[in-house]
Amino acid sequence: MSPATESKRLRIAMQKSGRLSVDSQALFASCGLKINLREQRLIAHVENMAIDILRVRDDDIPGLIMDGVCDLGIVGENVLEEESLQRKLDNDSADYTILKRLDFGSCRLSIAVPQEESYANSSCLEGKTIATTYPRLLARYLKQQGVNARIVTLKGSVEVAPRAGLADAICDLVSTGATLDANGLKEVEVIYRSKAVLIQRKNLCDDKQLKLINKLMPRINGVMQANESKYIMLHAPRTELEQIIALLPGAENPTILPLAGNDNLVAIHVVSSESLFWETMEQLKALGASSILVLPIEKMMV
Ligand SMILES: Nc1ncnc2c1ncn2[C@@H]1O[C@H](COP(=O)(O)OP(=O)(O)OP(=O)(O)O)[C@@H](O)[C@H]1O
Ligand SMILES: O=P(O)(O)OC[C@H]1O[C@H](OP(=O)(O)OP(=O)(O)O)[C@H](O)[C@@H]1O
Ligand SMILES: [Mg+2]
Repeated sequence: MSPATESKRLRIAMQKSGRLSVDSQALFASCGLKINLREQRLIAHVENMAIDILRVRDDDIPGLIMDGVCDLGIVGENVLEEESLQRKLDNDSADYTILKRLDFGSCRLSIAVPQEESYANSSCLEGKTIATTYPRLLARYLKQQGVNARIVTLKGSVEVAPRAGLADAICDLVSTGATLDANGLKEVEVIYRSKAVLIQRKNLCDDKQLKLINKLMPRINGVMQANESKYIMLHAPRTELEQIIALLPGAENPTILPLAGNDNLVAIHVVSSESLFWETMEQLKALGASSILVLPIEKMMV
């Protein structure tokens, strides 16, 4: 294949290994991409589409998009925003378009202090030293709050900084809070909420590549919609139909089918925008519903 043809392949950057890699890979697979992934390979060919997947450190993804090296990328908003702020300070290009906010990589960037410390509000951080991997996001927050604090930038293991005497507080990513707990810290301020996002480089104008993106986007939307939806089936007494339908989330147009050999019951099928809570299932049962099934949906195109 000539280099010119090769350059038309769409280049997508994803995290090689870490919190976003499994979900990113699963999303591509659900969208029908057959990726030839071999553990050590940094560039993986998609067999059935003109796409190459670049597997890199997540920190490098915003830069690869902003410099036009890759066309699409999946990265946490926290890393994206930090890189944007840094590049704006350095007068470097920081252009990109967010195509989709994804349904994974949900976390928050928070300030935490030792558990035994009393903390009332952000003014308690005045004059303190705060360790973080996100100095620009932290500096922006401190400026907004009118707080003067010293920022120490660490690449990792931020949570040990207070115990190691490196800092009074930290600013790091939190999801369940287990890591903070394990390190004797408590979350006191949430400064940024993040999810994984699909981003595109600016000025992408190759026709084939744009067509490919236009093909991928409905698939991504379909996968995400399917993840959020459930297919609900149940049998219901005809006499209680109205009440039962009212209990089903998002059941404006349910399918109602007769049951062979039973005039008292009907089958209800509905695609619901959310799952059914156990409490709702118990209420349905109390109204005479039976054979209640809640099924996952793999793909959707509406
Ligand atoms: N506990 C968490 N729960 C959910 N998402 C998270 C969590 N921690 C981080 N993330 C999201 O996943 C991204 C990648 O996190 P990860 O810890 O894998 O990064 P990393 O150690 O910097 O990896 P890399 O080796 O690629 O640089 C984060 O930037 C954030 O957007
Ligand atoms: O609130 P929690 O659920 O405990 O999650 C928070 C931790 O998760 C991330 O690290 P990760 O486990 O990805 O490891 P890393 O520090 O090596 O990136 C993040 O940097 C925190 O340390
Ligand atoms: Mg990283």
